[in-house]
Amino acid sequence: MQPISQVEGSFVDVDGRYVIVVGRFNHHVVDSLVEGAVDSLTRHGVDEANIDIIHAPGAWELPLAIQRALRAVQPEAVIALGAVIRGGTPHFEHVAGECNSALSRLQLEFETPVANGVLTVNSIEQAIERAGTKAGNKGTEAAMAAMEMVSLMRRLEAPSSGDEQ
Ligand SMILES: Nc1c(NC[C@H](O)[C@H](O)[C@H](O)CO)[nH]c(=O)[nH]c1=O
Ligand SMILES: CC(=O)[C@@H](O)COP(=O)(O)O
Repeated sequence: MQPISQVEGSFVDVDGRYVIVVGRFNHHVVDSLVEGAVDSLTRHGVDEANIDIIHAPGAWELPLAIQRALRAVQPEAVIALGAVIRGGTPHFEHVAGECNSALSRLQLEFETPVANGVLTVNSIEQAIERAGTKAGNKGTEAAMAAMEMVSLMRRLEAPSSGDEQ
Protein backbone atom coordinates (compact mmCIF):
# COMPACT_ATOMS: atom_id res chain seq x y z
CA MET A 1 0.00 0.00 0.00
CA GLN A 2 1.41 3.37 -1.03
CA PRO A 3 2.18 5.64 1.97
CA ILE A 4 -0.42 8.40 2.33
CA SER A 5 1.07 11.64 1.09
CA GLN A 6 1.28 14.16 3.95
CA VAL A 7 1.94 17.87 3.64
CA GLU A 8 2.38 20.37 6.44
CA GLY A 9 3.85 23.80 6.90
CA SER A 10 7.06 24.55 8.73
CA PHE A 11 8.56 27.63 10.35
CA VAL A 12 11.41 28.26 7.93
CA ASP A 13 9.50 30.18 5.25
CA VAL A 14 9.95 33.49 7.05
CA ASP A 15 10.78 35.83 4.17
CA GLY A 16 7.19 36.97 3.72
CA ARG A 17 5.44 40.21 4.70
CA TYR A 18 3.19 39.94 7.75
CA VAL A 19 0.47 42.41 8.72
CA ILE A 20 -0.79 42.51 12.28
CA VAL A 21 -4.19 44.24 12.57
CA VAL A 22 -5.10 45.21 16.12
CA GLY A 23 -8.45 46.08 17.69
CA ARG A 24 -7.35 48.62 20.31
CA PHE A 25 -10.33 48.14 22.68
CA ASN A 26 -9.18 46.60 26.01
CA HIS A 27 -5.69 47.70 25.00
CA HIS A 28 -4.06 46.65 28.31
CA VAL A 29 -4.80 43.07 27.27
CA VAL A 30 -4.36 43.54 23.53
CA ASP A 31 -0.92 45.12 23.96
CA SER A 32 0.28 41.79 25.38
CA LEU A 33 -1.16 39.93 22.39
CA VAL A 34 0.75 42.23 20.03
CA GLU A 35 3.95 41.74 22.02
CA GLY A 36 3.52 37.97 21.85
CA ALA A 37 2.86 38.00 18.12
CA VAL A 38 5.81 40.24 17.22
CA ASP A 39 8.12 38.27 19.53
CA SER A 40 7.09 35.00 17.89
CA LEU A 41 7.58 36.32 14.35
CA THR A 42 10.98 37.90 15.01
CA ARG A 43 12.32 34.96 17.04
CA HIS A 44 11.52 32.70 14.10
CA GLY A 45 13.46 34.97 11.77
CA VAL A 46 10.89 37.34 10.30
CA ASP A 47 12.58 40.69 9.63
CA GLU A 48 10.97 43.53 11.60
CA ALA A 49 10.97 45.49 8.35
CA ASN A 50 8.50 42.88 7.03
CA ILE A 51 6.04 43.36 9.88
CA ASP A 52 3.34 46.04 9.65
CA ILE A 53 1.06 46.82 12.59
CA ILE A 54 -2.28 48.47 11.87
CA HIS A 55 -4.51 49.73 14.70
CA ALA A 56 -8.31 49.86 14.53
CA PRO A 57 -10.70 51.05 17.29
CA GLY A 58 -12.06 47.60 18.14
CA ALA A 59 -12.88 44.10 16.96
CA TRP A 60 -15.90 45.37 15.04
CA GLU A 61 -13.58 47.37 12.75
CA LEU A 62 -11.00 44.61 12.27
CA PRO A 63 -12.57 43.06 9.15
CA LEU A 64 -12.67 46.31 7.16
CA ALA A 65 -9.12 47.21 8.18
CA ILE A 66 -7.95 43.71 7.23
CA GLN A 67 -9.76 43.80 3.90
CA ARG A 68 -8.09 47.09 3.02
CA ALA A 69 -4.69 45.80 4.16
CA LEU A 70 -5.09 42.63 2.09
CA ARG A 71 -5.74 44.76 -1.00
CA ALA A 72 -3.11 47.42 -0.33
CA VAL A 73 -0.24 45.40 1.14
CA GLN A 74 -0.92 41.91 -0.28
CA PRO A 75 0.86 40.27 2.69
CA GLU A 76 1.79 36.60 3.02
CA ALA A 77 -0.47 36.52 6.06
CA VAL A 78 -2.53 38.67 8.40
CA ILE A 79 -2.65 38.26 12.17
CA ALA A 80 -5.86 39.63 13.69
CA LEU A 81 -5.59 40.60 17.37
CA GLY A 82 -8.19 41.89 19.78
CA ALA A 83 -10.06 41.21 22.98
CA VAL A 84 -13.85 41.00 23.05
CA ILE A 85 -14.96 40.72 26.68
CA ARG A 86 -18.57 39.92 27.52
CA GLY A 87 -20.41 42.72 29.29
CA GLY A 88 -23.96 43.10 30.52
CA THR A 89 -25.74 43.25 27.13
CA PRO A 90 -25.99 41.14 23.95
CA HIS A 91 -23.42 43.45 22.28
CA PHE A 92 -20.71 40.85 22.87
CA GLU A 93 -22.47 38.30 20.64
CA HIS A 94 -22.70 40.71 17.73
CA VAL A 95 -19.16 42.08 17.95
CA ALA A 96 -17.55 38.68 18.48
CA GLY A 97 -19.75 36.82 16.03
CA GLU A 98 -19.50 39.27 13.17
CA CYS A 99 -15.78 39.73 13.62
CA ASN A 100 -15.04 36.01 13.53
CA SER A 101 -17.33 35.33 10.60
CA ALA A 102 -15.74 38.14 8.60
CA LEU A 103 -12.18 36.98 9.37
CA SER A 104 -13.04 33.54 8.02
CA ARG A 105 -14.69 34.99 4.90
CA LEU A 106 -11.75 37.28 4.17
CA GLN A 107 -9.27 34.42 4.52
CA LEU A 108 -11.12 32.45 1.87
CA GLU A 109 -11.90 35.42 -0.38
CA PHE A 110 -8.27 36.55 -0.56
CA GLU A 111 -6.78 33.05 -0.24
CA THR A 112 -4.47 34.53 2.37
CA PRO A 113 -4.06 33.19 5.90
CA VAL A 114 -5.85 35.39 8.46
CA ALA A 115 -4.76 34.01 11.82
CA ASN A 116 -7.34 34.57 14.54
CA GLY A 117 -5.88 36.07 17.71
CA VAL A 118 -9.11 37.79 18.76
CA LEU A 119 -10.03 36.80 22.30
CA THR A 120 -13.75 36.24 22.88
CA VAL A 121 -14.04 35.73 26.61
CA ASN A 122 -16.49 36.03 29.47
CA SER A 123 -14.33 38.03 31.85
CA ILE A 124 -11.25 40.21 32.12
CA GLU A 125 -9.62 37.41 34.10
CA GLN A 126 -10.09 35.00 31.18
CA ALA A 127 -8.60 37.63 28.86
CA ILE A 128 -5.54 38.13 31.06
CA GLU A 129 -5.03 34.36 31.29
CA ARG A 130 -4.87 34.18 27.46
CA ALA A 131 -2.65 37.20 26.96
CA GLY A 132 0.58 35.82 28.30
CA THR A 133 -0.20 34.25 31.64
CA LYS A 134 -1.40 30.79 32.67
CA ALA A 135 -3.36 29.98 29.49
CA GLY A 136 -0.65 31.09 27.11
CA ASN A 137 -0.69 34.00 24.69
CA LYS A 138 -3.19 33.95 21.82
CA GLY A 139 -1.06 36.49 19.99
CA THR A 140 1.88 34.10 20.00
CA GLU A 141 -0.35 31.23 18.89
CA ALA A 142 -1.82 33.29 16.07
CA ALA A 143 1.63 34.28 14.81
CA MET A 144 2.75 30.65 14.84
CA ALA A 145 -0.36 29.64 12.90
CA ALA A 146 0.29 32.43 10.39
CA MET A 147 3.88 31.32 9.75
CA GLU A 148 2.85 27.68 9.41
CA MET A 149 0.05 28.57 7.00
CA VAL A 150 2.38 30.73 4.87
CA SER A 151 4.63 27.70 4.54
CA LEU A 152 1.73 25.34 3.83
CA MET A 153 0.24 27.62 1.18
CA ARG A 154 3.59 27.70 -0.61
CA ARG A 155 3.75 23.90 -0.54
CA LEU A 156 0.21 23.67 -1.89
CA GLU A 157 0.73 26.35 -4.53
CA ALA A 158 -1.43 25.48 -7.52
CA PRO A 159 1.10 24.82 -10.32
CA SER A 160 0.73 27.34 -13.13
CA SER A 161 0.27 25.92 -16.64
CA GLY A 162 4.00 26.09 -17.31
CA ASP A 163 4.89 24.22 -14.15
CA GLU A 164 2.99 20.97 -14.79
CA GLN A 165 5.39 18.01 -14.76
N1 LIG B 1 -16.86 45.88 23.84
C1 LIG B 1 -15.79 45.65 22.98
C2 LIG B 1 -15.64 46.31 21.77
N2 LIG B 1 -16.57 47.23 21.41
C3 LIG B 1 -16.29 48.25 20.41
C4 LIG B 1 -16.52 47.76 18.98
O1 LIG B 1 -15.48 46.88 18.57
C5 LIG B 1 -16.53 48.97 18.04
O2 LIG B 1 -15.27 49.61 18.09
C6 LIG B 1 -17.62 49.96 18.40
O3 LIG B 1 -18.85 49.27 18.43
C7 LIG B 1 -17.70 51.12 17.39
O4 LIG B 1 -17.95 50.66 16.11
N3 LIG B 1 -14.61 46.06 20.96
C8 LIG B 1 -13.65 45.12 21.31
O5 LIG B 1 -12.70 44.89 20.57
N4 LIG B 1 -13.79 44.44 22.50
C9 LIG B 1 -14.82 44.67 23.35
O6 LIG B 1 -14.91 44.03 24.43
C1 LIG C 1 -18.21 43.18 23.79
C2 LIG C 1 -18.88 44.40 24.22
O1 LIG C 1 -19.35 45.20 23.46
C3 LIG C 1 -19.10 44.57 25.69
O2 LIG C 1 -17.84 44.54 26.34
C4 LIG C 1 -19.78 45.88 26.00
O3 LIG C 1 -20.22 45.80 27.34
P1 LIG C 1 -21.79 45.96 27.63
O4 LIG C 1 -22.48 44.77 27.00
O5 LIG C 1 -21.92 45.95 29.16
O6 LIG C 1 -22.24 47.28 27.02
